[in-house]
Amino acid sequence: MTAPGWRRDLFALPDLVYLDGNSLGALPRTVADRVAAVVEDEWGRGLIGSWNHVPGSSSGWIDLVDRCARLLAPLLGVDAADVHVGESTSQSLFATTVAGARMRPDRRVLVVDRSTFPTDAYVVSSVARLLDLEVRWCEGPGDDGGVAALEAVLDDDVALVSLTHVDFRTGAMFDLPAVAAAIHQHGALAQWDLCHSTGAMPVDLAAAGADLAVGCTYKYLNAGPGSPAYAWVAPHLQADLDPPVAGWMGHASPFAMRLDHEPRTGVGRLRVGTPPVLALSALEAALGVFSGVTTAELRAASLQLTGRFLAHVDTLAARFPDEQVALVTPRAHHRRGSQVSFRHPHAYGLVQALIARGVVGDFRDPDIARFGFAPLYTTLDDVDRAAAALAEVLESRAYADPAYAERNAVT
Ligand SMILES: Cc1ncc(COP(=O)(O)O)c(C=O)c1O
Ligand SMILES: Nc1c(O)cccc1C(=O)C[C@H](N)C(=O)O
Repeated sequence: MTAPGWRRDLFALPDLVYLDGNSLGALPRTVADRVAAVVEDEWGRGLIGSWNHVPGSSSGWIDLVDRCARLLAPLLGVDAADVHVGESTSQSLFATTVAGARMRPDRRVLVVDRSTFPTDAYVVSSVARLLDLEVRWCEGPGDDGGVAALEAVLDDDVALVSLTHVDFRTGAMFDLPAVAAAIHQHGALAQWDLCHSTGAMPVDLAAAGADLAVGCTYKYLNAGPGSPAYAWVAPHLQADLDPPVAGWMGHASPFAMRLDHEPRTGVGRLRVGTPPVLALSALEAALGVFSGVTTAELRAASLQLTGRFLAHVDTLAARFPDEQVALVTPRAHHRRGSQVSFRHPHAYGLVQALIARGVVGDFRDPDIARFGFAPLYTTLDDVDRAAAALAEVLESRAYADPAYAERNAVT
């Protein structure tokens, strides 16, 4: 079995225990030089020619979207031709939600989970307002992976169900294929937000019967703050793909400069404007750390890490019963993503006290301490060091120190 953190040497990590890759992934060592080369050589010296080909390469910036799609596809269990890369997660989700709703014009309901990341709820609600549809809420994954939660809300008026695969607060995970099957039984489409999944586990979208998916690349894919998101549309749906915005890069012939819009075929219809070359270049470089890695290896390492930390949390909850440490992450392997979260009455101060001790997790309202485990660069020693620091913070009640308790961090 691959040891967790087996590719740590490919990352530029400071000397600390970094358990926040579920918010922002660590820096792969190749990214800085790649971005510098894009700026100095490709832009500075290649200038406009770099759109067609960069010095010493047979391809140019115009091919970046396809090159990044080819690197992402294996991590998604899909064909690269069905992947678009370039907008933010929220913008991608807006486009796929509108397009998905338009694929079921006779249906009036969009379903979203109460455990979703807020931007997903805002996006789905904005699409409902735009298309005069109804938003219906479903509960989160639960013990059965979410089938009962979906069955409670599905009917023949549901056009699209948009779910966040792994709960950003608790790490609870929907059973993607089982939930997709339940959604299809009612003739609706299954859309997934994979921000807390891809890069830490298999998602196998094609085999799982998903219809649409989006995800960010700045978490477990380590492409940097604000890096471009990806969107995926199942091949059998692409002929009916009608996104809300038709831009020139989504035109079959962008440089024909015609006023009539002839959309590209397939997922290329999701392209809108000029691709973010610097960010896509960083993404392409960052994805190099996954070369030769299988998603099964990622998952095995992730489960070792989260399982080890879960055991530590259980031990500390028993050792300090008055601290009211309450695990919120499912213990069952098939029910959890690559994070461990627990409640504590002073969770914000506890996280700040841990950061002061070189262990970086984060806090999420109302009272959750959250720790993300990136399989490629987090080690079991990191887990043990984090547990030792947590024990010290609980024993000393350092979380109550006004220096930690006052809420001033925003992320
Ligand atoms: C599940 C999920 N979806 C979406 C987002 C954010 O979307 P965007 O990249 O558009 O800010 C996040 C976190 O930022 C997230 O955790
Ligand atoms: N996207 C973020 C941002 O722009 C700033 C700070 C944090 C983030 C995050 O990724 C938050 C993250 N999605 C979460 O699960 O809380």
